[in-house]
Amino acid sequence: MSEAAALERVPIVDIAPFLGGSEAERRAVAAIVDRTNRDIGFLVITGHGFDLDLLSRWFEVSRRFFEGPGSIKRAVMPAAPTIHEGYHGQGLSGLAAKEGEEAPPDLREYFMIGQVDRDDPLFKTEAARAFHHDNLWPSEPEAFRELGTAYYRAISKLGADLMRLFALALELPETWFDDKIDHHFSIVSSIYYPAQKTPPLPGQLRAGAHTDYGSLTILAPTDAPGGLQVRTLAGDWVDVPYVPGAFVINIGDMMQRWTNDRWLSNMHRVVNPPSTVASTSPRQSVAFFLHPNHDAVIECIPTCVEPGEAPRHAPILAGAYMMEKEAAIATATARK
Ligand SMILES: O=C(O)CCC(=O)C(=O)O
Ligand SMILES: [Fe+2]
Repeated sequence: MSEAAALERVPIVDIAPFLGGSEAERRAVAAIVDRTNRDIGFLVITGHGFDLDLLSRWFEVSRRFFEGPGSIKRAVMPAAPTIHEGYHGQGLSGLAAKEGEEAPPDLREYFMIGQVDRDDPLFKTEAARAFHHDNLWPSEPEAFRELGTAYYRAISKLGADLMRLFALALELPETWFDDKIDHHFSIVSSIYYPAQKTPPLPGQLRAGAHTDYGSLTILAPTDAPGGLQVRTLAGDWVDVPYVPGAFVINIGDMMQRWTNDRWLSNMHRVVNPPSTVASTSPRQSVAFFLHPNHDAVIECIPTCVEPGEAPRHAPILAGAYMMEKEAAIATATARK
């Protein structure tokens, strides 16, 4: 942890000076990002230049899908539980199972989209196939596929910009991550938290406490009761502020490992709405989980270890790391 007291809330950072400012302005944003990622692992970004009209249309078409016929949703369920692409109804076990906790099912459903541009031969190798499945698209609403595809492309671009900001924050050449994310296996997850007509079970949340796995997550939240909370280093749960038009950025386990634990992949959860409004308060969010190339080596970044010190973690391929994590959850879930 840094010498100063650790952050107790999630900061709001305008990244416009990074995207279009002078060298000094860009470095100033990078310094804030380094501090934030060390202390709390979450930040809210404004000034990102993302097409907010696209975001609101994607929210709208997603809502119509989730509130639409169950038969349409079931028709796009993945063929195996290990496949991300497609519709996931309320599961048997919550996200907190990732942390080895007893976890009643999270009160949510979601639709996942994998890489939409897979013409490059790099996506067609034997090894790549395990991480890239065909996307499944529902027969309605009509614009779902078009908007989901457009959202995936646009948010991937912002993800690449943020990886450059991260590189700068880690005193690396700005393009350091570029060739590690040029055939990434990222996922867009459009998430729907239904209104709660019956009270949750004891310990049941909209999303149980967990960390994300990838390098970074870009979350578009909505302003509905029952939202996102993050755990401070002091152990308190604090609300992630909702700022209209802003994204929430957090780092995942791979980035923590890449940075030799300099940055924190932090625990977060989505709480239930207050019981007085629960029966009329659905919530939506859209997450983009930036998973690097499946064959990117996640090994201690040279600027993250003191000369003469040994890195804390052995090198591992991003894809193998993800498989390990997912196998661990499958085992934890099967034990229940
Ligand atoms: O919906 C949210 O606000 C957060 C969701 C989340 O943390 C996740 O899906 O990993
Ligand atoms: Fe998460």
